[in-house]
Amino acid sequence: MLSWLSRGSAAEKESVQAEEPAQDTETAGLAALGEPLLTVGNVERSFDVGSQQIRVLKGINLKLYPKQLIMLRGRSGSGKTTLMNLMGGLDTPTKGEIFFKDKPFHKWDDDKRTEVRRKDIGFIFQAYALMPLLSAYENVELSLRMANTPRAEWKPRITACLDLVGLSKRMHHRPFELSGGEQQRVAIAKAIAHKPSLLLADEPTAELDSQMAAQVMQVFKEVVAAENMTICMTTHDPTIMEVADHVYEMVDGVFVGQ
Ligand SMILES: Nc1ncnc2c1ncn2[C@@H]1O[C@H](COP(=O)(O)OP(=O)(O)OP(=O)(O)O)[C@@H](O)[C@H]1O
Repeated sequence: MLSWLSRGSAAEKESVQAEEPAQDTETAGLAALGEPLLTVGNVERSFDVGSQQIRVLKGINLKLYPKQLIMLRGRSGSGKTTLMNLMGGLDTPTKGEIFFKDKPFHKWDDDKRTEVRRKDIGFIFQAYALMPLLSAYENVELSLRMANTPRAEWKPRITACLDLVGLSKRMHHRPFELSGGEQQRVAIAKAIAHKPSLLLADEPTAELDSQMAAQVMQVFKEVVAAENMTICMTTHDPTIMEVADHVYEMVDGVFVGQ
């Protein structure tokens, strides 16, 4: 629209601007967000179960921009986890496109997607996925090893991440010596240690009481601000949704009310 405007006469510009102020505001708003980090275009995902094909995602469009906190809500079975798996390059769509930065995940094989994932995407799942015999410090160290981060950077980065999630004093505790909320905060430190651009979190507060869930959300807000990261998470909790930059509602494999 902006390029079209620059070709029109002054009168045309005035009338278009008068008629479409909302669209201009929207265009300016999108420009301020910068280049999308992740683009999901007309994505469909079906699964073959026996002789039947189940259509789980039925045409999803979504753009994530840098430094956003985005939430997906929807009933159990609506397709949220299926979409998160596609966004994180764990799975590929049946139809449609997924670009992470300029990388076409929908065309790439698992090895190429895994490489990007290890370096530039972090995951947090409902169950904390911590190694039970390793301390908080060693759990975070593990993700730096996986990302091939130079060893000299480990200690300052691990310390900074555990500090960010408020667990400096617990860094030598093993998971069973920590509360559920503390374990989830270690999982966050582990997921962000390698400085991914995108953090995907599937129901990260589902197992936590409301106070611990609020702590985790506070940490997420700090991560977005301090680490230049975009977080996309699923949740059922309406109180949590208040802190989101945008909430997508999924019903039966499509977004509604956008
Ligand atoms: N690999 C698979 N094979 C067959 N069906 C699948 C597969 N993965 C997901 N499904 C089906 O897709 C639908 C959506 O599942 P999904 O896990 O994405 O939902 P969800 O919105 O994340 O639910 P919840 O909130 O309970 O986690 C479900 O009916 C599920 O059974």
